[in-house]
Amino acid sequence: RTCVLKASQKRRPLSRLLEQLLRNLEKRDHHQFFAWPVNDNFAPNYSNIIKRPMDFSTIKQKIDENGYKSLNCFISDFKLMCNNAMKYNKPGTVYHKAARRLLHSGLKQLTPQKLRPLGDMLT
Ligand SMILES: COc1ccc(Br)cc1-c1nc(N)nc2[nH]cnc12
Repeated sequence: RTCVLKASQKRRPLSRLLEQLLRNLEKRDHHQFFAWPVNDNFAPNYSNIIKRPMDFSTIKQKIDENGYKSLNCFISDFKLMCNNAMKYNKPGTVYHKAARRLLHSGLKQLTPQKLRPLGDMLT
């Protein structure tokens, strides 16, 4: 009888790490502002102002497609997502404040100190 690994164990170590980090970041988005792409109907002229839109669902899809070659590429997309919101929305708005908070609290989870224990799993 062939031993069928659980789906999660078949995933590449990097994908498993990124999925775990993504879950950790998503739970900090209390208002779900970052769960889905920003829609121009909600945010007038968004696609003209923001050249590279990014959101958690797009990051998730990229993980599933092994689109991230490194942790740094994943972190860049997370920063891009937050910076887009701080570019399009004026300081003082709920979206600008949510993005700034998410960026800072999220990056604290992505420091070498926090990642080293997880990194050992990768080697
Ligand atoms: C998906 O975006 C939203 C969803 C629901 C609601 Br309410 C607002 C947004 C949203 N609105 C604006 N102006 N800027 C953003 N940056 C990231 N999210 C947003």
